[in-house]
Amino acid sequence: MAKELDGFKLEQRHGKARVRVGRVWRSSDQGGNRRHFLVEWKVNISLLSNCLPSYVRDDNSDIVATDTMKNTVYVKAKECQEQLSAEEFAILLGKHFTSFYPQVYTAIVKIVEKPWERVSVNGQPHEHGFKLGSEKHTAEAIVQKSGILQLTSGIEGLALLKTTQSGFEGFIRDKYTALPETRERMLATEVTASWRYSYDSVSSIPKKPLYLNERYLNVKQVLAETFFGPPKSGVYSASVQSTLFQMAKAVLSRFTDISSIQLKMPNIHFLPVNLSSKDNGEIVKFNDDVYLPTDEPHGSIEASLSRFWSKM
Ligand SMILES: O=c1[nH]c(=O)c2[nH]c(=O)[nH]c2[nH]1
Repeated sequence: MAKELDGFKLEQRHGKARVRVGRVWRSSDQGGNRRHFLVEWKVNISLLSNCLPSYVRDDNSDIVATDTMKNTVYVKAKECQEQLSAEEFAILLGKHFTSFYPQVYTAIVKIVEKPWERVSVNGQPHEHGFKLGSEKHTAEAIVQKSGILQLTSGIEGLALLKTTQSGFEGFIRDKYTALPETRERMLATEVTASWRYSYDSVSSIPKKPLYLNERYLNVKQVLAETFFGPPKSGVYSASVQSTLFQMAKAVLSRFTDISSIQLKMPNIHFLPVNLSSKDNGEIVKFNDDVYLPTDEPHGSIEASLSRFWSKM
């Protein structure tokens, strides 16, 4: 909410960034298994609150200290007796800040989960051993005092590559164009995705435990499968743009509780290697085999797709 002050407009928020927390849950069953479950989260909290006197009158009496916000993350993590998703923890914190403090009208809580994965030893899942995977699960909950919720989940750093079934033809050619047309190239990207759920209140989210973790895994699978196509034949990509659109459409078609999705897909180039020297002529002639991988510069392609009746 913007406030007019002496002819100026002030918009403000305050919070705590990069609060890191690890939480372990221990289970034991009749069979003597003592399996541990672990999450590591980086939490960003931002509160929209009525605390103007702190800005204009040196009066901090309406300020929730950011140090208190940090402590709250640890207290709430301790209070969660059952494993929960990053989305659920973000909502839980958002609900806490907006209901506990009269001054706070909106809480924006973002979480990035570190991809710790259970290891297998001799083909058997380890009870308490984890290794770091690659892509990260992200979640953002914007919670209003009224209970209205905006919930977004995402993936960061999903690196995908295929060695064929990709081309790029028919683009504008002019006096600045050097790129040859091709129907045979590598396609590599690092997908950043975020999708908005249509749940608009805390109470409308399905109660099934870890439902949103399952959703995250399903969306990731649909994105990857659409990128690659069937295992034997693959699927031809006419451009990153076209593949991005197919991936976004597949997610919206498959999951009716997702109202929009944004995808960022850099085109990470693998350049053909051709080498020749003045004396010896051709040293290496490219035959879809030796590449120079580069990430600078890279193409940057991003789009979002939403349903016509989306609330976004
Ligand atoms: O899939 C692509 N999209 C582009 O927009 C583009 N531009 C370019 O140089 N190569 C590619 N590839």
